[in-house]
Amino acid sequence: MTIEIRQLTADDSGDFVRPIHTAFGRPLSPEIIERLRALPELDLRFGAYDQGSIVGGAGAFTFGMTVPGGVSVETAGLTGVGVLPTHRRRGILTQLMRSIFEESHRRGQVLSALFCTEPAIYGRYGYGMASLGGDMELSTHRASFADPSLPDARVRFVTEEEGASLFPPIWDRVRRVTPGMLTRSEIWWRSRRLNDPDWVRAGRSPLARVLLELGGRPAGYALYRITTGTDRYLMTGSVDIREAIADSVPATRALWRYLLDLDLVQVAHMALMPMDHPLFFLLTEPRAMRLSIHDVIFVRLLDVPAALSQRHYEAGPPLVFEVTDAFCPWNAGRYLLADGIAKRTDQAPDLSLDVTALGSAYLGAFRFTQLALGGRVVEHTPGSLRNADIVFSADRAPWCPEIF
Ligand SMILES: CC(=O)SCCNC(=O)CCNC(=O)[C@H](O)C(C)(C)COP(=O)(O)OP(=O)(O)OC[C@H]1O[C@@H](n2cnc3c(N)ncnc32)[C@H](O)[C@@H]1OP(=O)(O)O
Repeated sequence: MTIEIRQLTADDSGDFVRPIHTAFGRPLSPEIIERLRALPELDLRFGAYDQGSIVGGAGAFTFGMTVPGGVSVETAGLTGVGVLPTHRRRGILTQLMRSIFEESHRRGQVLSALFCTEPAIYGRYGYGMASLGGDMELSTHRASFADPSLPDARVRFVTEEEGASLFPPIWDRVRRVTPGMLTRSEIWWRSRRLNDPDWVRAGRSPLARVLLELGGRPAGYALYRITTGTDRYLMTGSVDIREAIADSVPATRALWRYLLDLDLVQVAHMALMPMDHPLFFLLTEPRAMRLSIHDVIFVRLLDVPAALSQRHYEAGPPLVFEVTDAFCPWNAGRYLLADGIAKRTDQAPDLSLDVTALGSAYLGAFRFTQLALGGRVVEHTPGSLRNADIVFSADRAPWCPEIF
């Protein structure tokens, strides 16, 4: 069997998504193909062909991802990975990953990130678990706030059109200070967040779009769906909060009070909440969130010194890292991190680790001490684990609120 790997264009979007849609058992409609074709972020697509027929696909969105310190680093967001069950375990994904990394590296992208179906797939390609998140199931009867006073806020429903102009500036204010958050084009906003055609709604309730204003200024927004239900005439509705973003502490309190006070709702669901979400301290009973924690985003440094040199570090002594990288051998070697810049060096290493562990530390979610406890980092110079923890610490937990 000879497999041909081809770089595809937007016009090949139908081919590109066929393998992943087959894996998920999802029908592929002309609307889905057109939506993918039009997304400017989706600018890298590869297909694997057997005798002219598509049997595998993988691509990448180009995003800016905020890293600690607030720089937005150009990132290849891996997506659409699928190989038909008729062709699995013959190395097709590995060929596709090589093509994607070579092209991303050629374009000067220093990071790649992904959400995955199964984490076991991606370690071999150098991705490390880079954030944790929680899925909430909060009984709104238990959602009292420690401080019940509320700012004088106004919440109003807005149209899709208004949302497209009012929500992105709020998102951008929060994105700039939150590691893991991604840039969005106008088309992304419209086709992936704000619109609500029947085929996206898929039998669920309509999407509510609300704007929160403080002192007449847009300060927060939420996207949610309500599901009502009854059990022997008792109302058992729920709210599924798709996105709730606010740009200050008062705006956060007011937005969450609104969402948790909705009538006919007993339970509030939200996925992918960051580990430092303000609700932990807004609520009198944080355990009522009944958060189930899981790995969220995975990060791969495509260019180790360039990626390391783009994030911010706290003050600390210089550190030498010895990095292994079986899949992208151009990264392997020793790096001196000093004054926020990483350069190749011959000095003896303070710490040794694989590029996957560096991906886990990069956004600040995991400390080197924790990685060492899990056997992912070796300390050669006593005290260097602790120094690395201090130097890599970040103010905010990484948060990527949307699966791509
Ligand atoms: C970012 C995203 O898009 S996430 C979506 C990922 N896609 C899916 O989960 C869809 C369903 N699965 C598939 O389509 C395929 O099974 C894929 C894409 C996961 C793997 O494709 P394949 O062509 O079979 O992978 P390939 O043959 O290149 O495997 C390479 C290695 O990964 C291993 N591997 C592949 N899939 C898995 C898996 N699901 N779990 C664990 N290991 C795996 C293989 O055993 C092989 O290991 P080896 O190098 O030690 O021999």
